[in-house]
Amino acid sequence: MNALTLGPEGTYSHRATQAVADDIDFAESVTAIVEGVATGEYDRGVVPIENSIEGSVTESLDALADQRVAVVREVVTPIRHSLLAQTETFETVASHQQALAQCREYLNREYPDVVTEPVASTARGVERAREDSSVAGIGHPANAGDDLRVLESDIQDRSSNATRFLVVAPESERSDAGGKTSFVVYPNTNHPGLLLDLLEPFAERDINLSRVESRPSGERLGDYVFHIDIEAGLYEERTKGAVTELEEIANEGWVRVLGSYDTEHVV
Ligand SMILES: O=C(O)C(=O)C[C@]1(C(=O)O)C=C[C@@H](O)C=C1
Repeated sequence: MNALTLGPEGTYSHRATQAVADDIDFAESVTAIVEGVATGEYDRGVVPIENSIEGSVTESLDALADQRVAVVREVVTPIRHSLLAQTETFETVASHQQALAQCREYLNREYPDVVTEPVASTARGVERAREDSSVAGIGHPANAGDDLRVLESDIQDRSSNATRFLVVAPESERSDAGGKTSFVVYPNTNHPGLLLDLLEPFAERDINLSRVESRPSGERLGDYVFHIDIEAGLYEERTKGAVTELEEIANEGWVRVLGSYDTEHVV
């Protein structure tokens, strides 16, 4: 099985993907990863979806709403960042926007004068540090190799820092089995109580929601696509009933059922 994830080698996405496939290729953006699976080029794609400190990875949410794929597994992994550089004197810290944000308090406290440089991934930031002694990278300490020093470990602002990744597969592999299910809903209408209406089918059947997120639809200001995750599988009668009701409520738009899946914790 081949899989596509965020590169270059050494990203947290790469580490999560090792739990899923042996044959791993890299892309520069999560949109390209989801596209690689939707077009049939790859069997699996692994994208970060949510972090415990910084929240949603919005590019991943949008790619899931725009492309036709299934979600077949989620991988949750602790994120423990290190500061990697050639020397202790650097002017710039390069890393993924999410990683910079997860270490915001640390950077403000310890390096108030350095410039932060968002790059495509943590491993890309570490590459920048390898090429340029005035740059430090934030990433997994295993990326240090022989030419970079780990200046400090565990620099994330909370020790409980963790990221949730979704494993995407071709739409034909959508499964009804699993303890969680994800939906993307575009109601294409707006009235008082709309969100309440969308959530009631779950509440009435005693189905717990694990996440609700709204993203702009891009159609017009104030118009949203909703990402809903529930703690129930599509194989359950109560879930089937809730989906039918959801589809009725959103009948001017669409409901995309991404599938049911289980969670794996990877360290
Ligand atoms: O840059 C990486 O190493 C990634 O895999 C991306 C990513 C993210 O987008 O959230 C993954 C985990 C961490 O939260 C930081 C960055």
